Amino acid sequence: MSKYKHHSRSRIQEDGDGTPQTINTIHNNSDYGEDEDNIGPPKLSNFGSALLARGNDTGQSNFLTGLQMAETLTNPVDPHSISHTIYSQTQDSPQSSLFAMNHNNNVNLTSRPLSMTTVHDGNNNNKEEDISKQTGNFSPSEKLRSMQQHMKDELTSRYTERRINRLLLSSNRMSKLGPAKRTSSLQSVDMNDQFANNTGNNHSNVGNLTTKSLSGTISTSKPVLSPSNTEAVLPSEPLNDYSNINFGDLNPLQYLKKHDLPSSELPHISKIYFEKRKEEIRRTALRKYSSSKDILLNRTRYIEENKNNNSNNDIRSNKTDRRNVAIDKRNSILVDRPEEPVNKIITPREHENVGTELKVPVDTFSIKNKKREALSNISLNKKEPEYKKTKKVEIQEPIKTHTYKRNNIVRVNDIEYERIEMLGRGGSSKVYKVKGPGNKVYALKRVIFDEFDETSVNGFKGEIELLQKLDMKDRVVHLYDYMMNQGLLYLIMECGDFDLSQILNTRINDPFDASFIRYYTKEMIECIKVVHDSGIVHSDLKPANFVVVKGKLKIIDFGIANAVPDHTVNIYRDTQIGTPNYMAPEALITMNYSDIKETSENDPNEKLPKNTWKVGKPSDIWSCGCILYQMVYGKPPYAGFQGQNRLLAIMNPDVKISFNEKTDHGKSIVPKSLLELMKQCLIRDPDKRCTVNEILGCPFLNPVVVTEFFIKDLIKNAVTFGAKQRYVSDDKIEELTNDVLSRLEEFKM
Ligand SMILES: Nc1ncnc2c1ncn2[C@@H]1O[C@H](COP(=O)(O)OP(=O)(O)OP(=O)(O)O)[C@@H](O)[C@H]1O
Repeated sequence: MSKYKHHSRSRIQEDGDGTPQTINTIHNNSDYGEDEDNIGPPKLSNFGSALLARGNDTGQSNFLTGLQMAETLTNPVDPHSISHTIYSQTQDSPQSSLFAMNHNNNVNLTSRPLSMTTVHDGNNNNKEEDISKQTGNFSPSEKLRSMQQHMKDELTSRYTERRINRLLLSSNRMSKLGPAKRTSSLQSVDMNDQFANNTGNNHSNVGNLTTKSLSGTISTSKPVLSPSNTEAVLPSEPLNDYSNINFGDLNPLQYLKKHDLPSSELPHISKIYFEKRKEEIRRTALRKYSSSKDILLNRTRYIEENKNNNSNNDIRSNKTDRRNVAIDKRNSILVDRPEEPVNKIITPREHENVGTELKVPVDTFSIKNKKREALSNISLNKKEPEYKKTKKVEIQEPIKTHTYKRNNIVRVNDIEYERIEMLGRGGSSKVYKVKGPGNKVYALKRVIFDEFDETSVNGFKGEIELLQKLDMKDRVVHLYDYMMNQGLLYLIMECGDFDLSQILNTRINDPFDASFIRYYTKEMIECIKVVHDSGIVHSDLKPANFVVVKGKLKIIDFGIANAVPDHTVNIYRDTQIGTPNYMAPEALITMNYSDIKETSENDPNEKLPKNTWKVGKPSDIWSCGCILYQMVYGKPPYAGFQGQNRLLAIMNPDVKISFNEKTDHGKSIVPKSLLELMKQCLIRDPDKRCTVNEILGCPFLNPVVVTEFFIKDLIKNAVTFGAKQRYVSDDKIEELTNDVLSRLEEFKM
């Protein structure tokens, strides 16, 4: 307390009707609030002010004796009582500002009667009261006043009692403790023990505190004030037996307030409260411990069994042993193991680390099963209380993901393929990206056909045969499996990333790029070469029938492809099929019987059907020329014609294809070598068209790269040559050109 240096001053003034009022004026360094929850001592009352003032002045104990407290606060508005009490107790402390004020104010303190219930110490004689008691002569007004005073005293004594106890408790508090620690502060004071310890030692400092209990009886108890640590201990005798108290959600203070108990009971109640809490915590911990102990026991037993079973495996069993004796101080749990003489410490995670051998112990299963049973026994149809009805959760049948998944599954020859996405669709087919065994990705082509239509059945069979024939070729999409069943054909193929038509579409607005055209033309011709070299005419080449597989262009769809008989160039069709934009004129123009004589295999007497179309390898070159044309100009040669007109234009030799030297609206110049290649591919006469080998060797696909140095050298040589020889024949120029080209070859540029 000495650290709270207060200079307090109490003045007792009279109000209008002559009743003296106590005014507190506190001057201290820190401003303490009235709220109990504030840190530090509570705001001082007149009693506190006096107390502190005295303590400071005398340098002795900061506390008044119990009697002083009681009498000061018993009737704070009764100057008579105060004056008597204070005066009598402060005879040897004249410096006290409070007492000085009392004296100086010179109030007529004897003008008012004393309370009948006012308690005095033995030295305090109230003559007037004694006389009245002795004579028993009370006037009616005196009786009334006495009754009033009695009631007032009754109330005041309750108030006083609380104030005293609160003050004592708060003085016991460490000033640094905040509200959250208040309970523990109280808890830490074991009132009975403190009292027992202090009564003997501190008698010299103990005064008699007389307080009035709620029941109205006067009880005298002994607060213990310790001079050394200024701890105050409250009376140890509880008013009631609180051992069976039920706190519910209340804390001791709330309980006290709710039941309107005196604050002197707080320590007793607190003690019971904390004892009960301790017991509760202990029980909860025990419950937790015993359940985890059960589980651990089960696990331990299992480990032991497991260890015995695997005794042949030395390394593992040793490992288990080592782990069992390992002690992890932080995570270990003491386990009683019935089969072992001593308690053993086993880490909680220990059993989980035994490895794949660990099976779940039977007991654990039974625990889980019991839980499941218990859950299943909960009736969902149980009648619910009214308030819950509105919130009723409807239990819905789960969506059958199984069925949904089955829709995505296709079985081809007992192998399941899961559909991922659609890659494209053709005239009669759909092609999907699917996931097969080992999560490998395939293209699944699903064709619906009329199983009674012999032509189509044969057509599909032909496609399968051709794909099988070309199976090992690097430029043809690989056929893994197929299944033909009840009008459905499934082909499981190598999956491409995208087809050439998609690539061209994405580049439709891009500027002319000779390198791009060169690269894809070469890729395309490589594919066609493979097919042609195998004696097959594809006869339906178009950008959509080339797919990029891992960066390489590959050819697909041999639906109308035909194997060309050996030693022949063309095949003859009785149907006009293909994609008009890319169809060669000969595939559209009906052949005459005489035209067919060219083939050595054909019997000249053979009767051919009326409409026959000749399709051969050059037809594929024409298609290839159309794709090349589309890459340069953005669309195939006859795309400007619509419908039937397109076919007529293709067939009509008078409808010439235009090869503009400039493209992109005149911005880019088409290399001559490229122009030349297109022209060679789109010659009407199939016999005059270039072959795949010629295309592969053409200047456009094999450009010559020269350096500046090479050109300078060339010019210099030409000038020198011209100076010597004015006339140069064509043969000489040819010779010189070949010489230059051969040198370029040497340079290998
Ligand atoms: N193996 C594959 N990898 C990636 N995509 C493919 C594959 N096979 C086909 N496709 C895609 O599916 C589309 C249609 O395939 P395909 O040309 O084989 O069907 P179609 O019925 O023969 O068509 P059409 O007869 O009209 O030419 C192709 O253009 C291509 O985009």
